[in-house]
Amino acid sequence: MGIYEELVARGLIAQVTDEEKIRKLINNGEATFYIGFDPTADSLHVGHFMALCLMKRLQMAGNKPIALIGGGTAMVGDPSGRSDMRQMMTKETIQHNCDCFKKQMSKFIDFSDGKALMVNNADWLLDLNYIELLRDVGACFSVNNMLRAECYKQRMEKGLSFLEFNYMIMQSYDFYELYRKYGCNLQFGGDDQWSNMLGGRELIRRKLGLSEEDAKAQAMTITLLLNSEGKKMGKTQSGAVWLDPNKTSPYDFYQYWRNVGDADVLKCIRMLTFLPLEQIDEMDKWEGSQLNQAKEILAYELTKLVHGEEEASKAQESARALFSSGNAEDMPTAELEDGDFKDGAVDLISMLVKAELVGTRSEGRRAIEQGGVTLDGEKITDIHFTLKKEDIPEDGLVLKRGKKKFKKIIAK
Ligand SMILES: N[C@@H](Cc1ccc(O)cc1)C(=O)O
Repeated sequence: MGIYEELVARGLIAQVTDEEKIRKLINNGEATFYIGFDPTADSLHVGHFMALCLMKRLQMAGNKPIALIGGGTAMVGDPSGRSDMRQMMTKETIQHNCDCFKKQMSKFIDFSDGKALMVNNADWLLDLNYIELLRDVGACFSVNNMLRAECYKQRMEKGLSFLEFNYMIMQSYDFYELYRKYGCNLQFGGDDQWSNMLGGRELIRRKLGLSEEDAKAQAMTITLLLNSEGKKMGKTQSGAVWLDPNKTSPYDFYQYWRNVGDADVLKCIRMLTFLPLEQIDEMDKWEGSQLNQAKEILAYELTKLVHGEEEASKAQESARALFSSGNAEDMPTAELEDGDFKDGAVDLISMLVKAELVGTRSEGRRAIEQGGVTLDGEKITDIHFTLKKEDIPEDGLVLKRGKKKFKKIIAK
């Protein structure tokens, strides 16, 4: 089985430009491929992680990766698939985020000895001259086609600024630049990037004066990771699941995956881990309590990839300790009564006091601010966090303070 077939079997590929050409390229290790990451935050998240894993898989099959950091494109902001305009970021923020991305990426991908390249499109985009660019590449784009692009669909009614409309041109220019500089012949990215990637492929084709059949640059998109309810995975009530351990602790990261739904666990293992497919096919037959074992494998494997083996084992031990005490009959319980709810909701500090995990409200506030409080494995740092009565499941929620103190919270 070649790497292309493996990617298909793992359910990773959404769309491709020319299947036969891409199959040949990547199975023979002949691709120099790139993926771009706009530095929109100070940490990578689970979506980026999927892309980095794909980069690694292709690298392991002998292809050459280029990781592009979008220090230039982040100045514009990608409108693809978004319903509103992003807030414009300052140059300082973009620079800071670029530095964070670079550090994190080097942990996943081996950039030593030219095995992979890291580039920043600020190095060429920021120097472009408007009139020259218009003459050079502007003539290759049809506004009529651009307006029909899938990625702007959501914006045709709400409005699309001229700033954002230019994003596709910038990303297309990147592909052209990397093609010229490094012979980059394949771009991949999330499925929402399809139009931007086709823009680049078309630009290269036109600049080289080739027919559609002879196009040199290919594009391929990765399947979005959706749960069985069709919702994007990698998000919690309090936001994204980050790869930076200071933003999402290894324990919380572990718990996120330990708690995926029964219907999603095998799909996640297939798409996200490097376990061999034969082993995963075996697990496909698992059911009942074996699914919990599968969830542990998923959580452990991913935590190991992101935070290392030691952190993964630690997270697994803490989770097991909590789980076994959670299962035992003698799990300490705190019952909330009607009087504890104001307008149908209870605040986190009151819960901590009621559960006797803290002595006073101010101790509760401090514990939350210091990041020591979790609710069902999810860290909560907002002292104003409240929970509606109907959101407390019948079998309760585990409220935890620090490593060792916890209680099951039940609503009467
Ligand atoms: N537009 C991509 C990032 C990107 C930036 C520049 C590129 O050349 C390619 C991709 C995203 O938002 O995810």
